[in-house]
Amino acid sequence: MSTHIGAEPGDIAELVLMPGDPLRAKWIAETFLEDARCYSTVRNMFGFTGTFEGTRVSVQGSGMGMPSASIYAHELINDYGVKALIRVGSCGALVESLKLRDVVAAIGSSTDSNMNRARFDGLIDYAPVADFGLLRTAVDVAEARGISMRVGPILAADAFYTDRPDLYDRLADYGVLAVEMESAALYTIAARFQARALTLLTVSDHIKTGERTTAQEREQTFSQMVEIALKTIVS
Ligand SMILES: O=P(O)(O)O[C@H]1O[C@H](CO)[C@@H](O)[C@H]1O
Ligand SMILES: O=c1cc[nH]c(=O)[nH]1
Repeated sequence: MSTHIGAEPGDIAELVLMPGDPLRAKWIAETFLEDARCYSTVRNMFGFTGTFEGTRVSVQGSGMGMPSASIYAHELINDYGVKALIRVGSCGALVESLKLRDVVAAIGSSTDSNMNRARFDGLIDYAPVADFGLLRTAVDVAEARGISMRVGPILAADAFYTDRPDLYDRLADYGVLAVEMESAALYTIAARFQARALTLLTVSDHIKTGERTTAQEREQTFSQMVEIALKTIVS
């Protein structure tokens, strides 16, 4: 096993879906994968491997925030040979044109995290971006299924509860669609270790209107996003 994942070599597929919520990982495995088997319960951060349309796929919870997601992305790639990761998360909409339950594909991720500033000695504002091939496939898959998916930049924030909502408005002025808490780290680590990564999100709450989904919905719905992610990662 690696430090935080209780799997043997070969237990984890090269293709991984990565929700923050470990119970969403369980729901995805039980709902969408054939012959799903749980390979790790360490810290209750569940991981499962099964097949989707005949291809081995794993689903691994990553926890909330970039320090946690970084650990899982790093170990999946470096200790288990994972080649492609699609985050399937929830997000808060920053723009009025997005509605609750809309699906978003993150082309790039701004962040207020200090992790990349430390990585580049504070000298470079590194721009974490999605893998172009995965993004292009996801767009094609969504179109073929008649699912409207917004593609654009997002914010990966360290804090869920912000003291600076004015900055969300300013980011929206610059085209930033939504806020979540992991994508910048996922894109950076995938780039660093030559893996492919994409972040797909479902709008779980709306920063402008105050509308929100329930915890149960965030765990067990969002099927359209998961279907796009699975079809994309096996293509
Ligand atoms: O639903 P998940 O994938 O956890 O994603 C979002 O939800 C959590 C906050 O509620 C953060 O992890 C954020 O990125
Ligand atoms: O990080 C997140 C996730 C969902 N909704 C938010 O407002 N922020």
